[in-house]
Amino acid sequence: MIAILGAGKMGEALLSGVLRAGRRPAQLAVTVRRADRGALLRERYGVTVLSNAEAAKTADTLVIAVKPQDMASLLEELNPHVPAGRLVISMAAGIPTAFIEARLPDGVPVVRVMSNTPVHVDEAMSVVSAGSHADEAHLALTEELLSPVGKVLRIPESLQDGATALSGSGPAYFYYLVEAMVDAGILLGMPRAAALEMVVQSAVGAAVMLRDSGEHPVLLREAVTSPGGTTIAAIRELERHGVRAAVLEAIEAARNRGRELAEG
Ligand SMILES: NC(=O)C1=CN([C@@H]2O[C@H](COP(=O)(O)OP(=O)(O)OC[C@H]3O[C@@H](n4cnc5c(N)ncnc54)[C@H](O)[C@@H]3O)[C@@H](O)[C@H]2O)C=CC1
Ligand SMILES: O=C(O)[C@@H]1CCC=N1
Repeated sequence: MIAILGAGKMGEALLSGVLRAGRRPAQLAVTVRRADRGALLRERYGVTVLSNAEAAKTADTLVIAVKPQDMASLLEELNPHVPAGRLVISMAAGIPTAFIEARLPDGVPVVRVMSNTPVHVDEAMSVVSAGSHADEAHLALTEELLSPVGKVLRIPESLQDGATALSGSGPAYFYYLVEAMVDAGILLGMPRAAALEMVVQSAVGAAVMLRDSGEHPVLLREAVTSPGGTTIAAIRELERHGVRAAVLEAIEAARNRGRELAEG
């Protein structure tokens, strides 16, 4: 049995993804802080709602999906109940595997994962790293769990905070750009709904070309940018306003914030 501890936004998204992928509700359990949340998940997905202690005792795999700030207290609660042989998968930003290992019985294998919200549409990017007691089999089990909801990549744990900044938060940056582009459409006098449709379909088209054409993004952008044309006029303004430098600094700031999260 797989138990998702702290089934909030990410936990529920993963739960619904693994059910879509064909796992039976009887193989899944969740833990929650509020009873009404548990009732909703039970009704919506037919899964079992357990206490954290019950989940630790009965599930083979514990997927921890609480906020980083709630990690220490959850691990303290789990510690007396986690028998040897349980696999612990953490989805929390910024929490090193060593933080988890230090708060659980000796030798418990821990795999750290950073996924993102496109789990909802089976297009997640999940990156995984093994802690000091996790081996190939534990990584393979984690990949088996996550691959139905998107791509999975193994990375060294030293890159996890960077991946959190890049792909964990990544969808937010694209939504932010979409918002700004829709505002530009409003500025140019377009109805909001039409502007949104134009921008979203441009984003979808660009994303599919990025994924499927095999072309480098620079070549794809060059193909849009006609000599003396409209696109280069826009690019000049983006460069003048330092958008590329802002992106570099923003993502570095997200990485640095990730490093602070384990401090509480
Ligand atoms: N939202 C996002 O885009 C992403 C979030 N993450 C990570 O996923 C984790 C969860 O994030 P969200 O789902 O956004 O947060 P959330 O707040 O929606 O979900 C966390 C859930 O854990 C529950 N909880 C807290 N302490 C608990 C306890 N002791 N026992 C049982 N349940 C408990 C809360 O009631 C809440 O429902 C975080 O660690 C975050 O860093 C990772 C990638 C993307
Ligand atoms: O903002 C956050 O802390 C989480 C981690 C990655 C995406 N959302």
